[in-house]
Amino acid sequence: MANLQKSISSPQELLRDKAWARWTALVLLASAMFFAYIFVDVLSPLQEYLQSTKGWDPSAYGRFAGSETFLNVFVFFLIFAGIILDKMGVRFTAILAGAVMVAGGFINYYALTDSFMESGLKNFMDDFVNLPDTWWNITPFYDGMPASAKLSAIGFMIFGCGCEMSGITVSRGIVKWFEGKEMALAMGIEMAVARLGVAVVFLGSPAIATFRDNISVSRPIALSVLLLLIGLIGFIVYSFMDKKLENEMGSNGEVKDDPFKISDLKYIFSSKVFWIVALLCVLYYSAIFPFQKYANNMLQCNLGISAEAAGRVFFVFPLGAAAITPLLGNFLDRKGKGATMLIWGAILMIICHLTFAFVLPATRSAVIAYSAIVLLGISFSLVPASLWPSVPKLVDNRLLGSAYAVIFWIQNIGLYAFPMIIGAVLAATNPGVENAMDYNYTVPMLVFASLGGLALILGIILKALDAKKHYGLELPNIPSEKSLEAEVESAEG
Ligand SMILES: NCCCC[C@H](N)C(=O)NCC(=O)O
Repeated sequence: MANLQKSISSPQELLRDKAWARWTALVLLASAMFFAYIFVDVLSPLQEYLQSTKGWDPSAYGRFAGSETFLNVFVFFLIFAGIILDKMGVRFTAILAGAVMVAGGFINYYALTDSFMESGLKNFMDDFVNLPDTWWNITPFYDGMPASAKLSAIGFMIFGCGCEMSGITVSRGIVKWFEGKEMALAMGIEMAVARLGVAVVFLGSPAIATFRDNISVSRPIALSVLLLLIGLIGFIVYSFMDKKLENEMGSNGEVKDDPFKISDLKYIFSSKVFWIVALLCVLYYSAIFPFQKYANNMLQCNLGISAEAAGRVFFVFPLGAAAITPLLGNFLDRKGKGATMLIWGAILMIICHLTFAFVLPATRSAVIAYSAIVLLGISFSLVPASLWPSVPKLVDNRLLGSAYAVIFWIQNIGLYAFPMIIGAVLAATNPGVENAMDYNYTVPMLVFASLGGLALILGIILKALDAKKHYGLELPNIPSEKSLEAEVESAEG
């Protein structure tokens, strides 16, 4: 009775009201994303060793790299992931996503071991998983692809389902714990921690692969599967906290943002501004994540350095992005200029990719390489920090959940296609090149620069449309005291 009286007279303090509890929840969720992003790029600095030890030429590597998003794009797994999250909640979906990542990661690891090379499964892959290597074959497999690359692609596409599912689940989890509190900061930190995972990979993966001068591409991937397992354990621990919070909150425990609805598609697809943002997103990200898959080898070829040395140059890119993204998020919250930030992000990206295409091969200068990579890191902070928070200003609140799901799906099409396109372009523009240190990357870099050019045009159109239709893209998210006073004054007449 005393308890009942207490709960009526003063609102009950929930677990999420305790700072230690919500920041612990963030640590558990962000750690899983950190380990996931480590796995995404664990093989990216090892292109040279994959070619020399496993026979993966640029086409095989490109098909493998694109396979991550195959099921998300063609089997609509990303959309199903959204529906599972809505129906089953954060706890179940997080554990499922973590388990799917571990399963996919383990298959990818097994494909690169000696045991696989001696197994019947390898012969099966060689004999039966074959499709013609022509333009209409959009699968990650083709006749003549090394069996290890085929099985790796299967593992990576399963992992990719878990990874995108984790991405949307972690965002929902952060909303659940931080709504009405430090939500933007928590999201910025989560994204920065994920970028740190990529930085760790570019430093650590080549060092682990060449440990004691004994080259093994399966060694770093074994370690990253172990990290995925720790991430899964983190999700399980998180689920106990989530359950406790939900019990405290009663039936209102699950924070529901708008779920994906097929019927929403007609409103979304008929919006001109939605298409501008979705295309800008796919063009920009297609010149970033697929570029990461080739960046190490591009630096090796242009600077004549080892995979380890190239990793040490490239690691400043995700590190810089991790450091600057939360600051730019804060700038956007207070000062605005979202559309301008998108335009500058695209301009910086074009400058960097053109530098990699023409200036770096001509000068072979490490200073120029570092400078371009730092600029690209700034670009990769400007665009994510302004793009994602701009969506709610452009799309009706009711359609927001569906809009994000569709933007991710369209983005995944680019993330699927461009690693393969770049692999094919690299192979076609370097006929007869046997050594993975001898590729000329000018044409692939021009493809990435063109994507930046198209993103820039869309950024300019978006800014013009914003000036005409007053979406508020250039306005701050947190109104200043002055503007609040002005609003109060005008309301009072
Ligand atoms: N699997 C790695 C790519 C994740 C893409 C994800 N849909 C996304 O856009 N995340 C936001 C970001 O800026 O990383």
